[in-house]
Amino acid sequence: MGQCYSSRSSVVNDAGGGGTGPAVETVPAPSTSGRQTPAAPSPWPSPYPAGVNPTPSPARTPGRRLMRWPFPPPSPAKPIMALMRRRRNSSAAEGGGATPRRGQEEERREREEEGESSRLDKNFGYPKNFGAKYELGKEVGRGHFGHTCWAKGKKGELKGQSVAVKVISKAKMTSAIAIEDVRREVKILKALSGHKHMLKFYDVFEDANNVYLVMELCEGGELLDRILQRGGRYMEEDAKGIVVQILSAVAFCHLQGVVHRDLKPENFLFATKDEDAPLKVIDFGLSDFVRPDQRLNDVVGSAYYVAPEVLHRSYNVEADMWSIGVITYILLCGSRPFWARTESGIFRSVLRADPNFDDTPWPTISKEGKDFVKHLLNKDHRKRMTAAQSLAHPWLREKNCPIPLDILIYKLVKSYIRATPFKRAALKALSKALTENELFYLNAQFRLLEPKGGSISLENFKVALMKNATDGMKEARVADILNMMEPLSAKKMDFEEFCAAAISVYQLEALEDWDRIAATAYEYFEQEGNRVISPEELAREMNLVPAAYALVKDWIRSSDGKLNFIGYTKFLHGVTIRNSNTRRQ
Ligand SMILES: Nc1ncnc2c1ncn2[C@@H]1O[C@H](COP(=O)(O)OP(=O)(O)OP(=O)(O)O)[C@@H](O)[C@H]1O
Ligand SMILES: [Ca+2]
Ligand SMILES: [Ca+2]
Repeated sequence: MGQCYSSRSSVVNDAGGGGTGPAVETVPAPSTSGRQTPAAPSPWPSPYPAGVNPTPSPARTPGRRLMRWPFPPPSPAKPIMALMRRRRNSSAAEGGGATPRRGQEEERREREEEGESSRLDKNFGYPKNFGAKYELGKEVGRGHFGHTCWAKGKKGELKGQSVAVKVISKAKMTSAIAIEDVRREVKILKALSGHKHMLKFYDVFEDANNVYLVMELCEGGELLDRILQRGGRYMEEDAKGIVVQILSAVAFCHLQGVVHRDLKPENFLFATKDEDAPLKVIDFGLSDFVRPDQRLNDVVGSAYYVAPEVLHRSYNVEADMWSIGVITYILLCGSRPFWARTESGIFRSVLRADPNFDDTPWPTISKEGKDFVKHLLNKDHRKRMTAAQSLAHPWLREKNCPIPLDILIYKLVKSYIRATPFKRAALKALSKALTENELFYLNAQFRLLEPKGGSISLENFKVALMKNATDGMKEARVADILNMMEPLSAKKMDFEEFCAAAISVYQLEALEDWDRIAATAYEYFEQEGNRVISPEELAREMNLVPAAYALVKDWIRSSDGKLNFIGYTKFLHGVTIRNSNTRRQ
């Protein structure tokens, strides 16, 4: 048991259909040993440790050989972490093209892994009677970690019903981390099941060889295939319909404290073959639970879609928003925003390059569409839109998709209620300068908190969160944030104050009309809020050490001792001066 019938004998190199233009990539077919060919030399300094010589990942989604791929082929869901680990382990044997030595090294490691693998406890405690309940049929898809088959329920509620079964081979679980990943994938699928854009989760089983995840069958194929069928890209109006669904799914995950970490067109499936079939997010194999204030550091994902802060090993759910930016860019123009022949080249591009918004078809794409993508592909994760904010963006506004509760609001309000009165005054002035666009989102969030008599209190934040809670949220300890919001229990907040509390200065700075917003805000601040302040006091307010007094002195007007315009914007933003001792510990 455990093997479903495959119409394909091997994994196909999806570069086989070729590409056009100079960006054509020749991807090596994956070998069973996983050995890689050396990368082409690059003029850029590598983001990897010395000796690390990355190559593009072998593509592996079958059946794409016949398609003409108008842009370079997609990256597989190769976990970057595994790649880096492999390279790090073999780096001693690398350099100067010492391929044979590297081969021996890899073989030795594989033997070690096999030894380690046999010592691992691969007993998950799942029921063992898969065969009694389901009949396995043909393969419908394949990935790195398993293959997915069609199956039919033999008894119970699912008798006669078609389902999908992801069969994950225990032989591929060569480390305790890999085993934990499968456990987590099951937990997440279970916890998030039920949302319109999530797969329904039915059952999980295991036997000596495999774990079997039984879930809703999606018969409409991958988003990637539909992009290809449409000649490489979507028309702008159709793209909106796709992006709205992606955002709805991802906003739900993020509110539950789940970061997907592998969002790409291969990981979205259409429920049926209909043109307007609902889209579902799949493959939580690299996903994790994350608290709102936590930073994750494991480097996983797919190269073309990975966010810069993931490569810097410090990230949260904003990393998924970057990937949605990449997907939207591809949907709209049919090219990848960050491309190179080698994986290290892709990473360098992700870290440094600005995507092209000038070439065809960008001139024909609406200003709002471009603005939307640019706000997701901001390299500073603090400036990126959240999923809920993206749904409120003018590009998607007419789609009338309900705006979901945004955990960012909780983070920002928590900081606001703990800020000094002077900082709160500065934020209040800023909130008065907001445009209709920003207010639209804030209004939606305020309504979700169900104000009574026009104001909200801690209770409103609690109730709204609990209303949306699944087991995922418990696991990610999302509600812990409410403890930090305790000062709000004795306080009421009206919409005006909520706006001051729930705005992110970083995000506003990313707006095209930030200069105007800041200038207007300063005028309000001058009328109400600006006061005489000494450099010492300002430095304290900004959490800076005495050595920074000289720096902040220039931000105070000599004429009346109040903040000047630059001082106001610096005060709002906070100061991050790297490699200096200006911040208090
Ligand atoms: N519920 C489903 N219904 C239909 N097909 C599915 C379903 N789940 C997965 N598939 C197919 O199987 C493929 C592999 O599934 P999945 O991405 O979960 O596996 P994986 O081994 O984690 O892949 P990867 O290499 O991308 O990490 C999908 O790309 C899709 O084509
Ligand atoms: Ca996948
Ligand atoms: Ca996966």
